[in-house]
Amino acid sequence: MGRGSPSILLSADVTKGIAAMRVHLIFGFLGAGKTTLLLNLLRNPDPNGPTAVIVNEFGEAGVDGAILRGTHVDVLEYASGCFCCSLKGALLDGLRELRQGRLIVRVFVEASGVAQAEELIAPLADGAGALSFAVGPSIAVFDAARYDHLSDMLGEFLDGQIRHADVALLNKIDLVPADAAEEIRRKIAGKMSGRPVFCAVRGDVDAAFLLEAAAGRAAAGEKPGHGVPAGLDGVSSAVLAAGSDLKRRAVEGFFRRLPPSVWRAKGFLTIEGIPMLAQYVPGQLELTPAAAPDHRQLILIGRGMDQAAIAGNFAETARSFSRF
Ligand SMILES: Nc1nc2c(ncn2[C@@H]2O[C@H](COP(=O)(O)OP(=O)(O)OP(=O)(O)O)[C@@H](O)[C@H]2O)c(=O)[nH]1
Repeated sequence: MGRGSPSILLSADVTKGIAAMRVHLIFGFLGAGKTTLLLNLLRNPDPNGPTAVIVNEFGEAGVDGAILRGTHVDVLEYASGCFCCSLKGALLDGLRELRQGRLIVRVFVEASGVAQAEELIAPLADGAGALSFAVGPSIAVFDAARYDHLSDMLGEFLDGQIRHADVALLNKIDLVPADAAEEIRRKIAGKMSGRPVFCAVRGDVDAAFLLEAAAGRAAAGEKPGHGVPAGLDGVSSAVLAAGSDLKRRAVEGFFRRLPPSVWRAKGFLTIEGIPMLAQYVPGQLELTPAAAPDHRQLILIGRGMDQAAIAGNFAETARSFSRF
């Protein structure tokens, strides 16, 4: 995963007569802030040439793709599965497609929030030679407000992300006191073997700084440990159709009442006549006006979700609008 690679691409290298393409994986658990970071990394065009994004969503319908399409880059979106299991092979297909198109110099791959880092890195490393691209630095994003809880709940899954990252980003530090953020940063740094850990609010870090710092460590030959991949068995997704106009208070109540089995929800809703992007991570709900695709739906991801009960609550939320 780029650990033996010389450095980040700062000018258009030429390999076998073709400009080199560099692939950065962005991984992190559901809702950690991967898309938010990506939007920040894409804020300024890369002077070396065109950038593209490949985004993978575990849920049945892509929300991140719709968000990222507002940027200046090509976006390939794969939903309904994970590059590390049911969509194995799709990642290399996507990279092949980009390689055959215009001369893309950089690709950010946003993994699904339940992807196992090691399962992504191995096929990428295998495909790099044949498709003439370089891998890394890769970035792992962590949610400061949920790090301890997720570390207890997911254990090795999170540690695997730390081991396989060239750089870690402790995001959402605005949601915790400064000393708590520093303590978590130290915990992650303790597992990073000298690779850098940055803190951020809404992924707001300088792209060149982030990637160059990581490339420096990668070039220094840091090696990740090898761990046993931890499964996220039983994770499932569900879609709730949300065609009708909804009352904001009812929507907020619906999210407040979601059980702990729901780990993530997002989608486009119409709330009091306004198209909105709904983003839910346990303990955090954001409803923001957004240019929305035609379909209004909410994607839920979790483990052991009682889909009938949740759908019933959502139907009640929809009905409540007509009563006001
Ligand atoms: N308060 C706060 N919220 C944040 C921060 N970064 C992201 N968010 C919010 O957290 C939610 C999830 O962010 P995303 O960037 O969509 O997370 P993700 O990792 O791409 O999510 P998945 O693709 O579903 O795994 C959104 O509502 C973001 O606006 C942050 O630093 N602080």
